[in-house]
Amino acid sequence: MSDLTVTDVRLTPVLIADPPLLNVQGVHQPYTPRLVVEVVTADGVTGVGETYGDTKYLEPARAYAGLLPGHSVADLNGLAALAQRVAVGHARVEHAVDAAGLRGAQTADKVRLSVVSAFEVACLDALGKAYGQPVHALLGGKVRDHVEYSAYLFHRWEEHPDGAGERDDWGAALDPAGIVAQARRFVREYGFRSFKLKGGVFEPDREIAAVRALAEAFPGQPLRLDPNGAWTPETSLRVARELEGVLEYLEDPSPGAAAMAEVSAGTDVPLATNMCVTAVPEIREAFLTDAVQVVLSDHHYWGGLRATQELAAVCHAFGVGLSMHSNTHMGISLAAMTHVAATVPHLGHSCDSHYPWQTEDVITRRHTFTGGRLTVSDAPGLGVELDRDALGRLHARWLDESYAAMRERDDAAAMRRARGHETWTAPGLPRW
Ligand SMILES: O=C([O-])C(=O)C[C@H](O)[C@@H](O)C(=O)[O-]
Ligand SMILES: [Mg+2]
Repeated sequence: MSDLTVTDVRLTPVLIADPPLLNVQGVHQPYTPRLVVEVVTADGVTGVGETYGDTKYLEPARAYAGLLPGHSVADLNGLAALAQRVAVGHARVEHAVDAAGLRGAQTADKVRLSVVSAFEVACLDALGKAYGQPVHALLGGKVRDHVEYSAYLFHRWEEHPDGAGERDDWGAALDPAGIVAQARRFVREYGFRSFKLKGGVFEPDREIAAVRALAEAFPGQPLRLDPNGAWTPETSLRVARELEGVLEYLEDPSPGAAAMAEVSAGTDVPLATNMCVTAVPEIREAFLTDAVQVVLSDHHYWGGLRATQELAAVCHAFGVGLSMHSNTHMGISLAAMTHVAATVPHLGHSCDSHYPWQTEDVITRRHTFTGGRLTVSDAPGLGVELDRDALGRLHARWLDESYAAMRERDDAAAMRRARGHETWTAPGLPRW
């Protein structure tokens, strides 16, 4: 029997390249902070996890890391309780809206759950390696061998202002033709069979036109539009009328459960969310008012993979569909997402992933999408291996003072750095 006691915890904040992808808040900055968590057991088994790297997560993660030694990686139920002993800088979170993720009002508990999520994944990875079992087996076993993902389309600039960051060859996409061209490349290179367009960037008619152009280019294939709460219920209903029969679902057209319920009452287009159902206390109102028909789970929000399974069960009980949300992330999180998605029986929609936009990673072998799907790994743990050189390089960037402004993700600040947008502030929602 191996000794599963945690004897060491390593936290490594990194900055990873991110293209100039546009959203309602602004634009992705050239580099985004992520945090890599390693837990080491008495027997020398190391498990890895990944979460947000901004200071408001990093500080409680450091405190949490101090509490973990002596804890068994098998005591997964004890992880959330441990988090209650961690202080979260209230000034940083209460009533503030997350500058990047748009996950509704921030609370200390949401921050704690995002921290715990990485430690839970790291514990599961270590436990799986110690037992010789894949993470999906520890979660009860996979119900599918492949997990389907959708192409995550963004309006974007060709490059960051003043040539900052890493260049790529995707080119600009600022109109329907550009979005269709981007989608075609996603299909060519990854085989995706469904598409999500990040909206809330341009006035609604321009985004309706982009969705129509996608429908024409990819007849019968599932399409989603997500303006991150940029529209009033009235605008949302107009868009829903125009795109009825075209959209698989409309994601967070209006901000908050009450506005979503108002939209939902006036349309048959299913509404999805990763903004108004992001933590347990938010479920009741949204489900009882039929505000949403699909929840985008996200283990970084809910506190880990087992909490994601619990969310899936609640959604099933209420007849609410399940999909999966993603934010800028690396391969550790994609592995975790794939393991949990493999275990959820009622996953009726392909999952989101930003991963194709992320060219930098800390794992030795990047995940490859085939036919828009990832094969579920049966290797022990998550089935990924840390690339220590890459981790060191991306951490060195994080340490480098000339990148200090990137240590907090702030899409509005990134927008202000662009010519012509110097006075930009993230618009109040709804915007249109
Ligand atoms: O589905 C979503 O709402 C997201 O992925 C939120 C993200 O912050 C996305 O808007 C982004 O990264 O620009
Ligand atoms: Mg969304």
